Amino acid sequence: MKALELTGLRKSFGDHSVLDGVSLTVGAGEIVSLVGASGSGKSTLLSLLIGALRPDAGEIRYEGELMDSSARGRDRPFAYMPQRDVLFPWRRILDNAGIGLEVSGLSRRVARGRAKELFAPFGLAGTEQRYPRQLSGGMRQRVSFLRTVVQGKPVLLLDEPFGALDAITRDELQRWLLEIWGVHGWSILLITHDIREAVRLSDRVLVLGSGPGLEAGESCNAQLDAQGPLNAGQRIAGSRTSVATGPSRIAGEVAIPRTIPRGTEFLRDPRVPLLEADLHELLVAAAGVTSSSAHT
Ligand SMILES: Nc1ncnc2c1ncn2[C@@H]1O[C@H](COP(=O)(O)OP(=O)(O)OP(=O)(O)O)[C@@H](O)[C@H]1O
Repeated sequence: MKALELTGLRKSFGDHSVLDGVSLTVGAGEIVSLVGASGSGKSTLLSLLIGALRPDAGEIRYEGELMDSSARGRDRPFAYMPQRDVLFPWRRILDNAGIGLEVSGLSRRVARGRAKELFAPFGLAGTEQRYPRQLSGGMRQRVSFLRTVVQGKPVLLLDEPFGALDAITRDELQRWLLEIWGVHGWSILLITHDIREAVRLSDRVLVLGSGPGLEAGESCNAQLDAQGPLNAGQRIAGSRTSVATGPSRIAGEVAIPRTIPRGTEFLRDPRVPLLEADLHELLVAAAGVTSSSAHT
């Protein structure tokens, strides 16, 4: 079952074509990351999904149902977490956490009650009456995440949720995200600039860029032996992208074997650096930069 299905999305700003035929899917309960060079259109794609922008062409479907392009974001089954922590400094943490529910029409009391239920499982118990400035960056991101998921939407759109955090906090939050995702099972489309984060968190990583694109459903390493280390010859068979500049679409895909441990042992798995190298090559090619180390 496809939770999210985008087909042939196009978007231009004036005569600047940014997205040209972006097609992708996110399966139910799947985490799919989207990587791409700065300016390749990742945030634009999320804006189309949440209804902040209208596509020039293409379709957005949830569980097969076509999203009306005039529907407002709050009427769609997608919850969006922006790049920056946008907590209101004058609101207490509990009120910040419930604000999405208030905007959707619930009273502040009901919104607070719903949000409060998630404070303990999200490791935020005791912070309810504090102000954002009294929390660490990692804790504020947890609050932003709580505010996103408390809306009860089945698909989460996360725009570089951990980009501004130091490496140790990011590592902690990645593990935390995987734990709570294991409980809740959201379908997630995650934008990140961090290749390691993409490999660690995702079932599949998609590369947005101006390469020629893959056939629908084709995966660079779909033939990987999920148990064993990667065979260099297999790694990116069929994944070479020609170098091109211009509007973006999905220029490559790397499937991440679920047998890779996601916890503290993640970095010790010999497949991880190989997957990162594959992704790096795809990213470089899709960005229109020649990669001297590309496989033949
Ligand atoms: N509202 C807008 N009006 C005109 N141009 C825009 C608008 N929004 C985005 N763009 C342009 O679209 C292109 C893609 O921008 P976008 O922010 O989607 O890229 P991105 O991949 O998210 O970049 P980054 O990784 O740096 O956040 C850029 O050239 C940007 O200048």
